[in-house]
Amino acid sequence: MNETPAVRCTGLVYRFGDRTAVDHLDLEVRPGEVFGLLGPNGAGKTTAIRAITTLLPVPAGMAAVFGRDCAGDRMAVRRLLGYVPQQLSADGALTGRENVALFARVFDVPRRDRARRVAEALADVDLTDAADRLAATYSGGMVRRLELAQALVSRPRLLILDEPTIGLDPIARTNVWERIAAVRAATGMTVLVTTHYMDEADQYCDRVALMHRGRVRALGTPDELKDALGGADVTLEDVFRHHAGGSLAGAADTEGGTYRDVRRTRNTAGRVG
Ligand SMILES: Nc1ncnc2c1ncn2[C@@H]1O[C@H](COP(=O)(O)OP(=O)(O)OP(=O)(O)O)[C@@H](O)[C@H]1O
Repeated sequence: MNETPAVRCTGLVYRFGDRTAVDHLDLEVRPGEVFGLLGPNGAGKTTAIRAITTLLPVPAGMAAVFGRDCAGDRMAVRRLLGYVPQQLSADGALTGRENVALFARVFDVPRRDRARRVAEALADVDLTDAADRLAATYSGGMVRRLELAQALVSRPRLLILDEPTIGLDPIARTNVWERIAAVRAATGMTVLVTTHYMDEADQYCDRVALMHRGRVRALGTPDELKDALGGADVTLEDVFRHHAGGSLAGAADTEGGTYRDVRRTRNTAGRVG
């Protein structure tokens, strides 16, 4: 394929002191695909994503978005991106519409288009009826969809979502994924998503990378990865266990996870749940 990749990382390294969070990561996300970055707490997913979004520097190796260098051409990269972080990014004291309008201003949506684009983004995530209520009154699933609208209002070519369904009940999770799928089908945008939930990755991602200790251990479509392991009833979790040498649930205890990882995950789940 000769198309410029939506994301390309080559030999990306990021260290926090003596802890290597991202360890010579090579990764390529194709234009238009939904790409899942999977792995346990502490695998390095968020750190890699923060380098791609230009929120962290790229001290070693290379990261690029649609051919724009994440270190050298940060503003150009930011203009191509929508980002939904793990941490809460909506303000409970504002209405849904005000929250999205704020992002429209920050991301330079032309003034004359703003009201329409805000309304469209809210409609895209099924929040039209609740648009003029304070976000503080929203359920966890609605907050997540509002954050999605905030990221979509600038019409990004690449949408990056860090654990978009953490702390949500199954119905709210399905709603979030269905909204993402619908926007992607309508616009052709590329989606890069991190998740711990293998079942969601299996269902909604075109390709996945299993990340463990800062590196990609396996890459392919969910079916390719399961088929490669052989046997009926193989799940993505089995694939992960095979490549990472431990279960997803146990990996945070025995591998890279730390108190900080757990605290952050729970804080996030508590706020949006
Ligand atoms: N600000 C920081 N200071 C120190 N260490 C950090 C910091 N951020 C991440 N780390 C460490 O880097 C490693 C990778 O963390 P990262 O958050 O990228 O993993 P993750 O796969 O996104 O995990 P999670 O699923 O919890 O989001 C972990 O060992 C973590 O403890």
